[in-house]
Amino acid sequence: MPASPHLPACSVLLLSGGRGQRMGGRDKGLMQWCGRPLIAWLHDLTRPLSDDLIISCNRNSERYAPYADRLVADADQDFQGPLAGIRAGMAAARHEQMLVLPCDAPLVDRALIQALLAHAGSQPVVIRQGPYWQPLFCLLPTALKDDLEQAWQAGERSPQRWFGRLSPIAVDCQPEDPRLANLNTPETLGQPVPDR
Ligand SMILES: Nc1nc2c(ncn2[C@@H]2O[C@H](COP(=O)(O)OP(=O)(O)OP(=O)(O)O)[C@@H](O)[C@H]2O)c(=O)[nH]1
Ligand SMILES: [Mg+2]
Repeated sequence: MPASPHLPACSVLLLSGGRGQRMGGRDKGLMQWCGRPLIAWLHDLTRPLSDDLIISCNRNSERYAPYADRLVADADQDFQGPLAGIRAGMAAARHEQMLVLPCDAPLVDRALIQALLAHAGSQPVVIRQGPYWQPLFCLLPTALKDDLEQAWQAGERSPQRWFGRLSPIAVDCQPEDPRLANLNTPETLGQPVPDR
Protein backbone atom coordinates (compact mmCIF):
# COMPACT_ATOMS: atom_id res chain seq x y z
CA MET A 1 0.00 0.00 0.00
CA PRO A 2 1.66 3.28 -1.01
CA ALA A 3 1.94 6.13 1.50
CA SER A 4 -0.03 8.28 -0.93
CA PRO A 5 -1.01 7.81 -4.57
CA HIS A 6 2.22 9.63 -5.54
CA LEU A 7 4.62 7.60 -3.46
CA PRO A 8 5.97 4.15 -4.32
CA ALA A 9 5.04 0.96 -2.54
CA CYS A 10 7.87 -0.11 -0.30
CA SER A 11 8.93 -2.74 2.14
CA VAL A 12 9.84 -1.51 5.61
CA LEU A 13 12.72 -2.86 7.67
CA LEU A 14 12.83 -1.92 11.35
CA LEU A 15 16.26 -2.66 12.76
CA SER A 16 16.04 -4.13 16.23
CA GLY A 17 18.75 -6.75 16.18
CA GLY A 18 21.44 -5.06 18.22
CA ARG A 19 23.21 -6.12 21.36
CA GLY A 20 21.89 -3.18 23.40
CA GLN A 21 25.12 -2.89 25.29
CA ARG A 22 24.45 0.67 26.39
CA MET A 23 21.07 -0.54 27.69
CA GLY A 24 22.81 -3.10 29.88
CA GLY A 25 22.46 -5.81 27.25
CA ARG A 26 18.68 -5.56 27.05
CA ASP A 27 16.74 -5.84 23.81
CA LYS A 28 16.36 -2.14 23.04
CA GLY A 29 13.34 -2.37 20.77
CA LEU A 30 11.30 -3.88 23.58
CA MET A 31 12.22 -1.26 26.13
CA GLN A 32 9.51 1.14 27.17
CA TRP A 33 9.46 4.75 26.04
CA CYS A 34 6.49 6.94 26.97
CA GLY A 35 4.58 3.90 28.14
CA ARG A 36 5.08 1.60 25.15
CA PRO A 37 7.91 -0.50 23.69
CA LEU A 38 10.08 1.44 21.25
CA ILE A 39 9.17 -0.96 18.46
CA ALA A 40 5.48 -0.14 18.92
CA TRP A 41 6.10 3.51 18.01
CA LEU A 42 7.97 2.59 14.84
CA HIS A 43 5.31 0.05 13.99
CA ASP A 44 2.54 2.62 14.29
CA LEU A 45 4.45 5.06 12.09
CA THR A 46 5.22 2.62 9.31
CA ARG A 47 2.30 0.19 9.34
CA PRO A 48 0.14 2.33 7.03
CA LEU A 49 2.99 2.62 4.53
CA SER A 50 3.51 -1.01 3.66
CA ASP A 51 2.06 -4.48 3.36
CA ASP A 52 5.59 -5.82 3.88
CA LEU A 53 6.69 -4.75 7.33
CA ILE A 54 9.83 -6.62 8.38
CA ILE A 55 11.55 -6.51 11.75
CA SER A 56 15.19 -7.49 12.08
CA CYS A 57 15.61 -9.02 15.53
CA ASN A 58 17.92 -11.61 17.02
CA ARG A 59 16.02 -12.56 20.17
CA ASN A 60 12.50 -12.39 21.66
CA SER A 61 10.91 -13.14 18.30
CA GLU A 62 7.55 -13.96 19.92
CA ARG A 63 7.39 -10.45 21.35
CA TYR A 64 8.26 -8.80 18.04
CA ALA A 65 5.90 -10.88 15.91
CA PRO A 66 2.75 -8.80 16.59
CA TYR A 67 4.50 -5.73 15.21
CA ALA A 68 5.50 -7.14 11.82
CA ASP A 69 4.41 -9.14 8.82
CA ARG A 70 7.68 -11.03 8.99
CA LEU A 71 10.74 -11.27 11.16
CA VAL A 72 14.29 -11.78 9.95
CA ALA A 73 17.33 -12.73 12.00
CA ASP A 74 20.98 -12.20 11.16
CA ALA A 75 22.68 -15.12 9.46
CA ASP A 76 25.24 -15.21 12.27
CA GLN A 77 24.33 -14.75 15.90
CA ASP A 78 27.35 -12.69 16.92
CA PHE A 79 26.00 -9.18 16.37
CA GLN A 80 28.03 -8.13 13.36
CA GLY A 81 26.19 -4.83 13.22
CA PRO A 82 23.23 -3.25 11.42
CA LEU A 83 24.47 -4.21 7.95
CA ALA A 84 23.74 -7.81 8.93
CA GLY A 85 20.13 -6.82 9.53
CA ILE A 86 19.96 -4.88 6.28
CA ARG A 87 21.34 -7.90 4.47
CA ALA A 88 18.67 -10.17 5.93
CA GLY A 89 15.99 -7.59 5.18
CA MET A 90 17.10 -7.14 1.58
CA ALA A 91 16.91 -10.88 1.04
CA ALA A 92 13.33 -10.94 2.33
CA ALA A 93 11.85 -7.67 1.01
CA ARG A 94 9.09 -8.03 -1.57
CA HIS A 95 9.01 -4.51 -3.01
CA GLU A 96 11.49 -2.63 -5.19
CA GLN A 97 12.28 -0.21 -2.39
CA MET A 98 12.98 -0.89 1.28
CA LEU A 99 12.68 1.81 3.90
CA VAL A 100 15.11 1.23 6.78
CA LEU A 101 14.70 2.73 10.25
CA PRO A 102 16.32 1.92 13.60
CA CYS A 103 14.10 0.87 16.49
CA ASP A 104 15.51 3.53 18.78
CA ALA A 105 14.30 6.61 16.92
CA PRO A 106 10.66 7.00 17.95
CA LEU A 107 10.45 10.64 16.91
CA VAL A 108 10.79 10.02 13.19
CA ASP A 109 7.71 11.36 11.46
CA ARG A 110 5.78 10.81 8.29
CA ALA A 111 7.24 13.90 6.58
CA LEU A 112 10.77 12.53 6.95
CA ILE A 113 9.73 9.22 5.45
CA GLN A 114 7.95 10.94 2.60
CA ALA A 115 11.09 12.96 1.89
CA LEU A 116 13.01 9.70 1.50
CA LEU A 117 10.32 8.06 -0.63
CA ALA A 118 10.11 11.09 -2.89
CA HIS A 119 13.58 10.24 -4.24
CA ALA A 120 12.93 6.55 -4.83
CA GLY A 121 14.91 5.28 -7.79
CA SER A 122 18.03 3.28 -8.50
CA GLN A 123 20.23 4.88 -5.83
CA PRO A 124 20.15 4.70 -2.03
CA VAL A 125 18.46 7.71 -0.42
CA VAL A 126 19.94 8.56 2.97
CA ILE A 127 19.33 11.15 5.65
CA ARG A 128 22.23 13.54 6.20
CA GLN A 129 22.63 15.98 9.08
CA GLY A 130 25.12 18.66 8.18
CA PRO A 131 28.17 16.69 7.04
CA TYR A 132 27.08 13.44 8.71
CA TRP A 133 25.19 10.70 6.96
CA GLN A 134 22.63 8.83 9.06
CA PRO A 135 22.98 5.49 7.33
CA LEU A 136 20.24 3.68 9.24
CA PHE A 137 17.60 6.18 8.09
CA CYS A 138 17.45 5.35 4.43
CA LEU A 139 15.57 4.03 1.44
CA LEU A 140 17.31 1.24 -0.46
CA PRO A 141 16.44 -0.17 -3.88
CA THR A 142 16.21 -3.90 -3.34
CA ALA A 143 17.94 -4.43 -6.70
CA LEU A 144 21.10 -3.62 -4.72
CA LYS A 145 20.76 -6.94 -2.91
CA ASP A 146 23.48 -8.62 -4.98
CA ASP A 147 25.82 -5.67 -4.61
CA LEU A 148 25.34 -5.81 -0.86
CA GLU A 149 25.94 -9.54 -0.82
CA GLN A 150 29.22 -9.12 -2.69
CA ALA A 151 30.33 -6.36 -0.33
CA TRP A 152 29.38 -8.48 2.67
CA GLN A 153 31.28 -11.48 1.37
CA ALA A 154 34.29 -9.19 0.82
CA GLY A 155 34.14 -8.31 4.52
CA GLU A 156 32.24 -5.02 4.48
CA ARG A 157 30.31 -4.41 7.70
CA SER A 158 29.70 -0.66 7.53
CA PRO A 159 26.38 0.51 6.04
CA GLN A 160 27.88 3.89 5.25
CA ARG A 161 30.93 2.51 3.48
CA TRP A 162 28.71 0.15 1.52
CA PHE A 163 26.25 2.70 0.16
CA GLY A 164 28.97 5.36 -0.11
CA ARG A 165 30.15 3.67 -3.31
CA LEU A 166 26.67 3.89 -4.80
CA SER A 167 26.18 7.64 -5.26
CA PRO A 168 23.60 8.02 -2.50
CA ILE A 169 21.06 10.81 -2.66
CA ALA A 170 21.04 12.92 0.50
CA VAL A 171 17.93 14.14 2.28
CA ASP A 172 19.33 16.97 4.34
CA CYS A 173 18.13 17.67 7.86
CA GLN A 174 19.26 20.22 10.40
CA PRO A 175 21.99 18.98 12.77
CA GLU A 176 19.62 19.48 15.71
CA ASP A 177 16.54 17.96 14.04
CA PRO A 178 14.71 16.38 17.00
CA ARG A 179 13.09 13.74 14.79
CA LEU A 180 16.44 11.99 14.52
CA ALA A 181 16.99 11.62 18.26
CA ASN A 182 18.54 8.21 19.00
CA LEU A 183 17.74 6.66 22.37
CA ASN A 184 20.82 4.69 23.27
CA THR A 185 20.93 4.74 27.04
CA PRO A 186 18.46 4.12 29.88
CA GLU A 187 18.69 7.81 30.81
CA THR A 188 17.35 8.82 27.41
CA LEU A 189 14.36 6.55 27.94
CA GLY A 190 13.67 8.26 31.23
CA GLN A 191 14.27 5.06 33.16
CA PRO A 192 16.77 4.00 35.79
CA VAL A 193 19.80 1.99 34.67
CA PRO A 194 18.67 -1.64 34.34
CA ASP A 195 20.14 -4.42 36.47
CA ARG A 196 22.24 -7.02 34.75
N1 LIG B 1 20.27 -6.96 12.83
C1 LIG B 1 21.15 -6.28 13.56
N2 LIG B 1 20.87 -5.02 13.93
C2 LIG B 1 21.78 -4.36 14.69
C3 LIG B 1 23.01 -4.95 15.08
N3 LIG B 1 23.70 -4.03 15.82
C4 LIG B 1 22.93 -2.93 15.87
N4 LIG B 1 21.78 -3.12 15.19
C5 LIG B 1 20.68 -2.18 15.04
O1 LIG B 1 21.19 -0.98 14.51
C6 LIG B 1 20.59 0.15 15.13
C7 LIG B 1 21.65 1.05 15.71
O2 LIG B 1 22.44 0.32 16.63
P1 LIG B 1 22.72 0.78 18.11
O3 LIG B 1 21.97 2.02 18.43
O4 LIG B 1 24.19 0.78 18.32
O5 LIG B 1 22.01 -0.40 18.93
P2 LIG B 1 22.70 -1.57 19.70
O6 LIG B 1 23.85 -2.09 18.90
O7 LIG B 1 21.62 -2.51 20.09
O8 LIG B 1 23.24 -0.85 21.00
P3 LIG B 1 24.71 -0.85 21.61
O9 LIG B 1 25.07 -2.29 21.88
O10 LIG B 1 24.58 -0.06 22.87
O11 LIG B 1 25.61 -0.22 20.57
C8 LIG B 1 19.64 -0.39 16.17
O12 LIG B 1 18.36 -0.32 15.60
C9 LIG B 1 20.09 -1.80 16.40
O13 LIG B 1 19.02 -2.67 16.74
C10 LIG B 1 23.27 -6.31 14.68
O14 LIG B 1 24.31 -6.91 14.98
N5 LIG B 1 22.31 -6.91 13.92
MG1 LIG C 1 25.55 -0.64 18.40
